[in-house]
Amino acid sequence: MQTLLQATDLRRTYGNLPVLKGINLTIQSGEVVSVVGASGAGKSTLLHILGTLDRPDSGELVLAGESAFTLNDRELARFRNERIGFIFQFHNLLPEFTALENVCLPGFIAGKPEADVRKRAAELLTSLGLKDRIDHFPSQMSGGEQQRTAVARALINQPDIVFADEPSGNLDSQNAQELHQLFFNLRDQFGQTFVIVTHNQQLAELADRTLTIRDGQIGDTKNL
Ligand SMILES: Nc1ncnc2c1ncn2[C@@H]1O[C@H](COP(=O)(O)OP(=O)(O)OP(=O)(O)O)[C@@H](O)[C@H]1O
Repeated sequence: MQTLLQATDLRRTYGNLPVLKGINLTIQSGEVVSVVGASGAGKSTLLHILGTLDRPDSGELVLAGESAFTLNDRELARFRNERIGFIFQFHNLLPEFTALENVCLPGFIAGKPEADVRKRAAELLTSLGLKDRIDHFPSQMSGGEQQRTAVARALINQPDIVFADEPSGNLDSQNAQELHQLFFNLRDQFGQTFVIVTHNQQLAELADRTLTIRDGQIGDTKNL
């Protein structure tokens, strides 16, 4: 397996609250890794830093061969758009755009040819069982359908890694189970790498590895 992400001594303090106190971790290509820990332990903080949405106070992140935090904000935004996908608890789809348009947006931002982006978006939505929802607006879709649309959006630029923050937190158990299965199918079919913050015990147990944040550091790592 190939190392896709290496984080070294990441530290982050909010005011005088130290949240991350020296995080070291490595993610291999094709892994599904879950991140767990008590409420307030710093899971979202870590995910945002690993996803380059936020910068640490100190520490290094090498992702897909790039030392991310040496990039300026503009370079980092471009890197993020092209190499990283995100799925959040609340899907964050734009209400005034259809499913297809929402999925296309990161592709358009990356400056890819419109016809290619539209074609890939339609293929992705179809493969995620949303062929009949392509022209629907988010308000016309169920929670599970909206979240699968968010998965398609995360995948449109063929990212090296997808970060998901409580992706099934807002779904009923049936939809949650289907979403979790989808992650593993994407990993098995395309080698897609996922890092998933979750309170869902079942998802944490299904993952290849579970990283536990405790006292600002990574505790146990469960290898299955
Ligand atoms: N922007 C911010 N400003 C100040 N404090 C913050 C900020 N973001 C997070 N915190 C604090 O940092 C700590 C870690 O927050 P974080 O959201 O990373 O935890 P979490 O493990 O994801 O929690 P949960 O499981 O409840 O979502 C918390 O004490 C939180 O109040």
